[in-house]
Amino acid sequence: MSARWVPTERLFGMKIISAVLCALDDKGASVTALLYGATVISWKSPSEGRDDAPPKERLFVSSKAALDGSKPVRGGIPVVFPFFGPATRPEHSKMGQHGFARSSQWHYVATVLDSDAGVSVQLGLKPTPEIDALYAFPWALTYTITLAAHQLTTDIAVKNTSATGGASFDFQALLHTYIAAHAASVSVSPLTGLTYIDKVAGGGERTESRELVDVRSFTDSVYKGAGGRYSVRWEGGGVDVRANGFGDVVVWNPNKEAGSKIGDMEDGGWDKFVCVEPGTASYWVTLGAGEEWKGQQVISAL
Ligand SMILES: O=P(O)(O)OC[C@H]1O[C@@H](O)[C@H](O)[C@@H](O)[C@@H]1O
Repeated sequence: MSARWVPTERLFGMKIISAVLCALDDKGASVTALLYGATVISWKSPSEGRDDAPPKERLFVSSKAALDGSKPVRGGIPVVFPFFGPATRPEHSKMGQHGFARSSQWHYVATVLDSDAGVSVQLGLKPTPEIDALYAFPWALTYTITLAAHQLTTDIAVKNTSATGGASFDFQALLHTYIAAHAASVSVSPLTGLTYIDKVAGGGERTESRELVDVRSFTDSVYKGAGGRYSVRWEGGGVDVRANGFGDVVVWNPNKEAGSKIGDMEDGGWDKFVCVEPGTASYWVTLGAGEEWKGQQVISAL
């Protein structure tokens, strides 16, 4: 068990900015997160009940992803805040898609757990003059990354830091998790019966009739009122995802159709992942003065 810094080391053959590495040395599990965007860029874990087998990388990161803080990472777990997708409200109009959290430099707060059961580190982000120029609200973010033998948990807390009587604000938050998977055989369930926004078809709403949702064609679906427990399976592997506090889940895979137009997506990268993204994507959370909101994702390696 340990949490340690890996400043400007080379990972994936690329020079990265400050990162924090947590490892459960005796179990072979590890997680690496950049301070840039608080982006988890690697999670290695043995399969449950297979501790004798070597740990596997569970997240996809494009070999063309920038890991030097010049742009959001194409892969891992980018943190989306204060809005999902392109800006639709005037107060977000100065920011790029998915907001500033994934492209800001966070700071290390504390190691809140370091035991045989797991390692947990907390990162924080607060307003800076640069962010204030884009988004002037009294917000603060805390992101907690917890590694256990077969599990990765990421918790996001959004706080309204204004005193009683101060301003409230609306936000959306989402964990844009790129699960390393054999996309051609991926299924995500249970989503049957849920209403989803089909962004590929222009944003109309549909009802999901499939028991197992695949991503064999370009998929960009926002499932509303999702249950918070998802089985993600593919030939030879799978993960279980539990989400708390997030009322939606987005399933995204650009396929060749859209993936080949993404500059930092490696060729064929779309065959290697499925994004399952717990979030508040179709609705806004309003946070009054002094209030706090929390969202959590727990991913178990099978
Ligand atoms: O290219 P970005 O900004 O990282 O976004 C990737 C995708 O993120 C998904 O969450 C969205 O639903 C998609 O519409 C979007 O294309």
